[in-house]
Amino acid sequence: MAVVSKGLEGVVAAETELGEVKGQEGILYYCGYDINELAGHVSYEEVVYLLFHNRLPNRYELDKLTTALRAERELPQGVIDFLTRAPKDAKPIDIMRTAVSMLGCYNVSRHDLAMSENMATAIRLVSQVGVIAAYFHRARQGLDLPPVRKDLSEAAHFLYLITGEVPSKEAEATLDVAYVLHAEHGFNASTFTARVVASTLSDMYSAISAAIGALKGPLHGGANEGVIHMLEEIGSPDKVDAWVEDALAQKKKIMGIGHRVYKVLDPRAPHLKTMAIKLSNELGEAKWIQMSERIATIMRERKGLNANVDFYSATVYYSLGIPTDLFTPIFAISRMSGWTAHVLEQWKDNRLFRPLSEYVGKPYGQKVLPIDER
Ligand SMILES: CC(=O)SCCNC(=O)CCNC(=O)[C@H](O)C(C)(C)COP(=O)(O)OP(=O)(O)OC[C@H]1O[C@@H](n2cnc3c(N)ncnc32)[C@H](O)[C@@H]1OP(=O)(O)O
Ligand SMILES: O=C([O-])CC(=O)C(=O)O
Repeated sequence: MAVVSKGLEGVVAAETELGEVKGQEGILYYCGYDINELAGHVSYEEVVYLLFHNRLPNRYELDKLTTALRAERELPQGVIDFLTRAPKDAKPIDIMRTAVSMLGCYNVSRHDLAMSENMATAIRLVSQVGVIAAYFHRARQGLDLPPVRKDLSEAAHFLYLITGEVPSKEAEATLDVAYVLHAEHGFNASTFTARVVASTLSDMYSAISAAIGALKGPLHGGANEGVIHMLEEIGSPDKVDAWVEDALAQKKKIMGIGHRVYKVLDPRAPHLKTMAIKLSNELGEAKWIQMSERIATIMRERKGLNANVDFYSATVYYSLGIPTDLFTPIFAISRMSGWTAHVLEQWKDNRLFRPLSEYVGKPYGQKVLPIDER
């Protein structure tokens, strides 16, 4: 019998220069930089550069990347038509997955193009994915689609498109830090999905559409939406203990808690928690953070499990006034930089991913009976 690693736990599937998740210590590095060194100190655009070039940019390089990102914001008319005609009750993450796939019909992407051309595709994806989510959000409300602007950062531009107003510096900075924190995380399920697709020498749009599909699941990026649904269902801080007890008795998963790799606190969670506390107090809605804190304490004490990145990001986005079904799309907007960087890395030194499985089905040698005798 072969040794089966269910869920590929503990399996090292390839090398990467991008992210390193130190699960026992609770440390996360992007290209050698501790996440605590990056969060609040560099912009999301600087992180995009870091992931694409394996070093932080100087001012000239950053300006060049920023200009390139802003120049690519306009979507093909066919994609805009799709966003305006799509069912208004569709999930934004499904719309995003479909629209990214459509982008692949307007642009050529191939593994064997020059690195600069594939990087241009990656930049286009990073630039356009936020516009896709925001335009659909406006279209489903029957609102106009304002032309894209070139004078706003990635974070500010997304907030501008969904609200129609240039955000405050504080809102922009909050979302920017959230983008920095979500950009990269090693061989998580969605990134691994992207790399598996890329390893067949398929194109970048196919790899990224598949990654979005993987991120959507509630065990992965979909958990941030699950956190708000849970908090809304609980309703008030005095009901947390009984609700969690009941959920655990029913063997339900508590959203935003636990992690395959981190055995201690996810290092991204304290940054999001600090922002969540500040924003929810400012809003006069401290109950969300009070409920979250109590859930985290119970889960730590009862199960030895800690909050992950999705736990407090939910309250951050909620406090920014962002609708719950845009939370996972926001994760995708940020992770687009990590996904595309991984596709580029995969193509630099490709080998097809093809693990084995242990056959546990019917005995070999089954005979085919004529259909009327089965
Ligand atoms: C960005 C991200 O993707 S971060 C993760 C986001 N996902 C979530 O927040 C969803 C909730 N969390 C989970 O489902 C899990 O912790 C995962 C999927 C993240 C990690 O899962 P795994 O490492 O595969 O752990 P697994 O699901 O096998 O759980 C191991 C044990 O811990 C328990 N457990 C793990 N997470 C939780 C949780 N959130 N709530 C309750 N119990 C949990 C399981 O019930 C199981 O208990 P058992 O051994 O008594 O059956
Ligand atoms: O690494 C994982 O398994 C999930 C995660 O935290 C992420 O993708 O950010």
